[in-house]
Amino acid sequence: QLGIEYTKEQNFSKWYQQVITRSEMIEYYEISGCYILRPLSYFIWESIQNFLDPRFKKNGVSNCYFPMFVSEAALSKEKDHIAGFAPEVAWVTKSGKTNLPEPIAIRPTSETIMYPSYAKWIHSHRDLPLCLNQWTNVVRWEFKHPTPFIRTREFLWQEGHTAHATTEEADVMVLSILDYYADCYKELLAVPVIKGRKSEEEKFAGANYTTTVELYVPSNGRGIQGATSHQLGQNFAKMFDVWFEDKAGQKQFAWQTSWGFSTRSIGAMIMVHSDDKGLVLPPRVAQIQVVIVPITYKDDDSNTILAKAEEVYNSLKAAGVRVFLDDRENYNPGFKYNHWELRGVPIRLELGKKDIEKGEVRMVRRDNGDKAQMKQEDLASEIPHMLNKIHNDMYERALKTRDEHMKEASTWEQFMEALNAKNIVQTPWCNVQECEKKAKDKSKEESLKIMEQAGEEEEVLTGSAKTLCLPFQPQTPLVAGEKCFHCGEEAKIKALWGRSY
Ligand SMILES: O=C1CCCN[C@@H]1CCCn1cnc2ccccc2c1=O
Repeated sequence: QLGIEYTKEQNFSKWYQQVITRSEMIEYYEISGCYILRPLSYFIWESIQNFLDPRFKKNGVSNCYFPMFVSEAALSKEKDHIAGFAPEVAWVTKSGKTNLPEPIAIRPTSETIMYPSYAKWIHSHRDLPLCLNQWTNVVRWEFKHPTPFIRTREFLWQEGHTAHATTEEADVMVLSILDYYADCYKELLAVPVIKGRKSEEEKFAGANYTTTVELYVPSNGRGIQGATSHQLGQNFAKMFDVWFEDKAGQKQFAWQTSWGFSTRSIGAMIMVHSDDKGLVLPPRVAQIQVVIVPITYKDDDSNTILAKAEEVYNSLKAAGVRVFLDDRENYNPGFKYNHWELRGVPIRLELGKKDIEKGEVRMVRRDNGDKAQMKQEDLASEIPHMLNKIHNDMYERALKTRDEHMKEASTWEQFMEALNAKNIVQTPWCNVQECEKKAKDKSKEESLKIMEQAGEEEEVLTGSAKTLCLPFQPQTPLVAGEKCFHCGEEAKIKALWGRSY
């Protein structure tokens, strides 16, 4: 029973690896970049599915399942979006000892798998909107250093793909899905996000525009893309001949969207909330929300204590709380405290002789360590409220930390200073793609210099800064006449920049 041997502050990547393995969320696997999702983390994925799926359905989306294989011809139909991704595509070339006549790709995403059928199914405006989603795994053979949940060669996600008669309808769909994603992070994972649009440089090449929810990781000051929702315009419709006859009998290309939310969200949630004692789970995704630890010693009357513990267990279970009674005899209370703290259980209830005599239990919060004596008869009503309070406090703390590390800069010097102090930075920006490319390169050079001087032992993932998004609600609005922080041209918009995963 080993605790966490690294601190989040001193060695973030080793700390993260130990938290996810010693809490029994992840097991390592023989194929690099692939990991086993054990029950504790799979429960979180199921909670995310149970949050998002009803919302998709309420929005007129139906679930379906398309094959995971796609021919080279179909995959390269959308040439320019594939171009950048081609090295990541995994191919099946043999069955047994026999070579396949044609190599078959394993889906990295399903546009090219689904849209030939969209073309077959859509002929009239009456066939629209067509709104399908699938909960699947996808494979992308990444070469960058893998990180469980965050960057893996196989991951779970949902991918929604809709077709509409008008661009306005597609816009509404894109933003309603983005709101579900933001709600999921806030209401389920207690993680604050920034909603915005991706720059031309960062958006999905096949889209007219990409919207995103961006998160902040305090430990290394990096941004993480939390989920994306794309307005594809008619780009894929023209490629895959997805057209319909409109009310006037005119042939029109459909307006499409696609959107995805993946198991990366679980890694981001761990990075934001967990601490040096291990996992800290937001109550709504904790498989065990309350653990009861009876404190019995040889001499005293442990039967009374265990009987009372059973009562508390039953009253919480009846109140719909996910509760566990740890009545293992072969471990002492202290061992059990560490065991459940490591696994992120939001509330521990300690039940000793004195507590019984006073009709109380000792309640201990995992997120902030607060302790309180509670009346046993109040538990069934108080604990659900306490779980909600824990959720809200976790969210507020993460929001405060994020806002403390979201700075503004109007010059390159201010920008780099803020960036190197583990901040994300909002700036007036010219919104020119070339300018972003140059700022990316320049920030990389400057951080390489710093790294050489500092001799960082922590491998810096990439030193370059890029736009995380163009926030829908920037911290402060653009002031007329403001100049781009990097190139000095007329600023057109506020951009949020950061180093990222
Ligand atoms: O984000 C989403 C949301 C879900 C549906 N797909 C879109 C766009 C995926 C962009 N993408 C991302 N990696 C890839 C990797 C290999 C081949 C193709 C791709 C690729 O098209």
